[in-house]
Amino acid sequence: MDVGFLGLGIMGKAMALNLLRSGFRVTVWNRTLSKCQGLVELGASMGETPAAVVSKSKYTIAMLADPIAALSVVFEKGGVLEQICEGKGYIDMSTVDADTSLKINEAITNKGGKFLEAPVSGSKKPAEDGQLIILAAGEKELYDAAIPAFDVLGKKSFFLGSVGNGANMKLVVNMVMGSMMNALSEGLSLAGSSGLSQQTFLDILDLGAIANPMFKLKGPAMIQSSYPPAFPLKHQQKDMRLALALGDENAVSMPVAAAANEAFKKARSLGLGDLDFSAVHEIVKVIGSSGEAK
Ligand SMILES: NC(=O)C1=CN([C@@H]2O[C@H](COP(=O)(O)OP(=O)(O)OC[C@H]3O[C@@H](n4cnc5c(N)ncnc54)[C@H](OP(=O)(O)O)[C@@H]3O)[C@@H](O)[C@H]2O)C=CC1
Ligand SMILES: O=CC(=O)O
Repeated sequence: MDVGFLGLGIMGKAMALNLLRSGFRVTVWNRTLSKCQGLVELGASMGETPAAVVSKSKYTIAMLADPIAALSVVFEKGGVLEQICEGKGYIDMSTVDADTSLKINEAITNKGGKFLEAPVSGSKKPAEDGQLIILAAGEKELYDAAIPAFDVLGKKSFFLGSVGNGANMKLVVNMVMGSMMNALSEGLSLAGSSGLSQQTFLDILDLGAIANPMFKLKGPAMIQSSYPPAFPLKHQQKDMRLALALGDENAVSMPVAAAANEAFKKARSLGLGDLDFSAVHEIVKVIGSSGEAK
């Protein structure tokens, strides 16, 4: 099957590679075109623009940074809209808000194409291992057609109904994740400041009711102040911002998420946006010691 892939960042590169390895004929595009080279060497074709990719592909998948990127790849010169038409599908797997997704849906369907939003839960390693959780919504026919690709990319896919539900579900999930990361950071800092072993604290967490893969994976690296980017902090802050906007719309009070968002914003302002989102720990450490990092 011919599949297009737009956006070869941390996630997109791993996902496009899995499709290629599984026998899909993949045409790739990335804003920084040089990043296509590695996949081209492994057998992918390259399109010079998103439109060129869509013209060659029955289905085109996008995995882009944020709403600005998702909109620009569709609407700008050389964008998806120039070539999308009846018989073609566009699947946006980026994490964006429902409004962004609805705008893209309207434009694609006005041209006769089919649209599916399909953000994913799971980070760099699940993307590499084809173990993502796919939160799809939109055109059911396109969802059914995309199942062979989703089976390569993920361990489970959900069809959540109309466009917007996938985006919103992803934001709710990541809002919880961002708050939990802040709680873990505070716990590590409090344990350390109280003279307790941070590793023993993690071991105890891991045996109890609040054990989870994220604490287990990120905790030991956080103790070492090591934050190689799997899920960039700037994207987690974007997700908190969009989730808080969803809370505003629905008059849902979310003081915990709002505080977490402030910590991620502070981390961004200190230049930590390209590190892993666990780098928010640096902020908690600073706050915890009255200005002096411990
Ligand atoms: N990393 C993770 O663990 C997860 C990420 N996500 C979500 O997936 C999406 C991608 O994440 P990730 O791969 O980590 O992000 P990266 O920052 O690694 O990659 C972002 C991609 O978006 C492209 N891009 C950025 N701005 C624009 C623009 N204005 N126009 C066109 N392309 C643009 C980048 O191109 P260029 O190379 O030229 O900069 C790059 O291909 C995000 O929405 C993120 O929230 C979801 C689940 C997990
Ligand atoms: O969006 C990030 C993730 O880990 O899921």
